[in-house]
Amino acid sequence: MSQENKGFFKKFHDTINQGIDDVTKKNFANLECNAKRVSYLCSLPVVKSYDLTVDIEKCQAGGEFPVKKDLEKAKQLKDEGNNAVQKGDWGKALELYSQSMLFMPKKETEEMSILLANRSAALNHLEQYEDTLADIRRSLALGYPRHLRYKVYERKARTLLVLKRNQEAIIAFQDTISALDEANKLDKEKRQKMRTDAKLMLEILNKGLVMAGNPKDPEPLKKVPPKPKLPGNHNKKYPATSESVEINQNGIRGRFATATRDIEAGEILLVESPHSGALLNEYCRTHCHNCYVKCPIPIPCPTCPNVIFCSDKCLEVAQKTYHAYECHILPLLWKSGCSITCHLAIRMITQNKKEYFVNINKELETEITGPYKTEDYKSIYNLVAHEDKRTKQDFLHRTQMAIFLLKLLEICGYFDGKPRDKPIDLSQIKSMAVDEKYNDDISLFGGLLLRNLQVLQFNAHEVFELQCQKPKVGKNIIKHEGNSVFLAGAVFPTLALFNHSCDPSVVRYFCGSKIVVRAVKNIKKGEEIGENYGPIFTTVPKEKRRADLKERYWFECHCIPCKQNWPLYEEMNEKYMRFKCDSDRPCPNVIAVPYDCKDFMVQCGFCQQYTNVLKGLKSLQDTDIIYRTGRTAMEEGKYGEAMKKFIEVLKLYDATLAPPYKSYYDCVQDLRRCMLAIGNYSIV
Ligand SMILES: C[S@@+](CC[C@H](N)C(=O)[O-])C[C@H]1O[C@@H](n2cnc3c(N)ncnc32)[C@H](O)[C@@H]1O
Repeated sequence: MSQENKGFFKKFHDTINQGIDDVTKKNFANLECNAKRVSYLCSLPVVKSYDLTVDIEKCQAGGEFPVKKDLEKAKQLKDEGNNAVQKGDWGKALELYSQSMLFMPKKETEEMSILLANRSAALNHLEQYEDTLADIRRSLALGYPRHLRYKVYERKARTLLVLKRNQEAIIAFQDTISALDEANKLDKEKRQKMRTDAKLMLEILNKGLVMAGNPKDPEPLKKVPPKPKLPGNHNKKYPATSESVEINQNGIRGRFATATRDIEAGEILLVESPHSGALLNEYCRTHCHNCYVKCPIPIPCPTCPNVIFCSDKCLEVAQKTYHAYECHILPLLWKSGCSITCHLAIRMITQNKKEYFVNINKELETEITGPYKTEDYKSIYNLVAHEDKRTKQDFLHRTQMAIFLLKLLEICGYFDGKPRDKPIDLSQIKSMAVDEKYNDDISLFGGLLLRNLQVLQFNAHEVFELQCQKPKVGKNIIKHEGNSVFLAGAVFPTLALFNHSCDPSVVRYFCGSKIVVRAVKNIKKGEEIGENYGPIFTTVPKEKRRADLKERYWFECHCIPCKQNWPLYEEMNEKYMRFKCDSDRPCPNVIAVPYDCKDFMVQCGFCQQYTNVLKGLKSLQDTDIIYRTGRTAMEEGKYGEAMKKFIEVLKLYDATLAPPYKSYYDCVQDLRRCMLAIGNYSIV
């Protein structure tokens, strides 16, 4: 998640590194807490004299992320949209009107209302009726010109008719007739014709309703994203998980998740909203800034030209919290070249008011006694940060990032509790160091930002979307063949307590911004529930896996495949079957039985008891057919059906055989693909 080599942050970083001598470095290395590290660096002449205005000026010069709305550009895009309408290209018109809205200045309410009305016409032609109504509602709320209102009321009435909401349609036709009185620019004849048509419609509708006994309108269709649910009860201390999961702890591995009972493949184990998340800037014009879903009908931020939302609700959440502060600093943050981790680190602050942190600061390091809440900053603050293993260079680098983020907090008005309502004014900003009048804030928020950066290094997750090509006409959507695309970074406090395994027992996918974790294997009571941080034993050799994990997450992996040297998928031996020892005493041994073995009973070399191989083989004889039925269902896009078959196969396998073997991992892999396919995906 790092890209600090691009943008001006690199210049700041180099300036500081070259500008501090060995004594200063030593003094810095001796500091024992994050707050002191940031305050100290902030007070150095090299930071105070770093002129940020040059960098800001470059950002304001335009380019990919403009700093303000642009009426000219908005009008030009609107004209292009109107041209697309002339050509009957309603899809293009929709796109162009949406782009135009992004650049329309907030004060141009009438222009915006016209754009919304125009977009509603495009949506109506594209048969997106609920969205048509939503844009008409927004257009009227913004004061769509009175002399034109007959148009949107009539469109509304006809849209409602398609949706069979006749009672509402009657009101809309009545509104059309009233609005025609104000349509002073409309040709007299046309006006008369529209009035007659609307009256006729009213007559027909009223008669129809009386004959049908005045039925109620159907409920509006709501676009609700699928709501994943935990089955049964949830864990009382960790409500994001099911009660089949508990969090344990030991001195070497820290906290990790285990099963409180036998868990079946397919069970949902965790559903969690992010404590914080931040969208990558390359998706700022295509995906919702708040929940990361794709937005074909965007609602732009009213004050900046860079972000869009999927709904009024997402816009409201963002505007009332983090985006109020971030609105005018986003171009600076994005053009700095800082990684998504930096954006997340500042988002963890901007989403709450200053008072929230001032109030909880003293108790941040005390134990969490009640339920572990996703929105509670304390649960994030206490995630693994490996502060004791950090080098002074690491601290210095991250402290520089914290200083830049701290400066952004000052610029956006966070310390004064007054969100900036205009683009950045250069005359107010000089140095990279925050003004000394904010010394208390430098210490508090500098310390928190530095902690956030450390925590996120080990605990952030990538939010991804599965993208698949539009299916050819007449073909099924084969969603499981999509590409996984990294959209955003996010931190999920409960999921962050799961340790890594090179043979993970879960798969994770997204429903909007919510993460869902599901068992992809049968897990025995007391067994660890392993997440995967990247390398998987079937595809990555042990030495490489361990080296990657050490470098990226700072631990030695001792999962079973690492400890027992399990082979890569390609190297799994297909001449033997790995029978579980069937002894009446529990025995952990695995007996390798050749496929051509003629014996009915084989002796375990560990407990000396005999295992009935024939009985085992009999129980497995249908697995091939069941697996193939599952594969066919999967290819046809019937994921629920396919999953049932794969789960059945895994049950049969687990009763007799012990992994690793190829057919087991084929089945796990297919189950995983089905789960991903029913999660978050979009068609490109
Ligand atoms: C996302 S956290 C996982 C939860 C963490 N154990 C805790 O106590 O909060 C990642 C950190 O957990 C530890 N960890 C994760 N998987 C591990 C494993 N398989 N063996 C040992 N430590 C592991 C490492 O310290 C790693 O940096």
